[in-house]
Amino acid sequence: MIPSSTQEIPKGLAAVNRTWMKTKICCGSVLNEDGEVEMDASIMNGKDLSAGAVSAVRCVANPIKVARLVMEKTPHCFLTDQGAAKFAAASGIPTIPGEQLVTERNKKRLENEKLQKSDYQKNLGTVGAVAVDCRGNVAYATSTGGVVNKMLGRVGDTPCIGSGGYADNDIGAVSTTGHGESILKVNLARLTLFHVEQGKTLEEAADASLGYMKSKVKGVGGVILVNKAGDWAVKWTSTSMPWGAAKDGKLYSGIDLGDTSITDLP
Ligand SMILES: NC(=O)C[C@H](N)C(=O)O
Repeated sequence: MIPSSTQEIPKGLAAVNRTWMKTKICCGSVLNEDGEVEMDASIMNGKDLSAGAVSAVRCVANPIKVARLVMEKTPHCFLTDQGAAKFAAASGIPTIPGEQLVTERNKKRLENEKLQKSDYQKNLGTVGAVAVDCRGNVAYATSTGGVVNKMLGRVGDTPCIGSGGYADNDIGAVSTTGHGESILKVNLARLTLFHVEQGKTLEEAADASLGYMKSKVKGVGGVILVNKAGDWAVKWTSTSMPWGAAKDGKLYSGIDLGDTSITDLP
């Protein structure tokens, strides 16, 4: 399942845009106050709670790959900035020029944000996934450039296990998107799973945790979640959230409330 608040993805994505996904490399991230890309990512395996995360990563195409290597190849859970960069290079992850991640569209968004002409909810850019395999193992991965015009060195929720996502085979897996500072304050991913542990359905749990975040800190966002039985839910309180889900030969997708479309998987 894939949620994304990235505006790089054209409307109609998930189901309809598998072609787009095949043909267009979705590249770039939102820019920080210096016009540069700094990315955060995290990943977790619900089988044994192994987890890996990176923050303030520059000059790599896919920070989630570095997060996965942190999980698989180090005794740690979280590397940041220069340490993450050194580890990525030593692990064979190619370094690319930072400018390659800067798109015209994101330059414009930064310009607008600096002029205070932008819509906050359109200034986010995150991709997340949750999955369950045939043995009931669940996992999540979340990756982001954060928020437009963020301070240099700002770390959001995405790389923080329990906020940007969580996975535990006994409960389920969650990936989150939205206002990072709000998500951090309520540990949105783990909070959602707490509600599942208390007996709520996935949808009820998502509503409860997103509702709590809105009422406590006025934060908006979205969550996608699965459990080991293969049930899934997608919920958001932001204006829209492009998402897609594949199950039993069907592809479900949507962006705005109430616009779910269902097609056959090839
Ligand atoms: N689009 C997003 O989800 C942004 C991310 N949660 C952050 O604040 O860094």
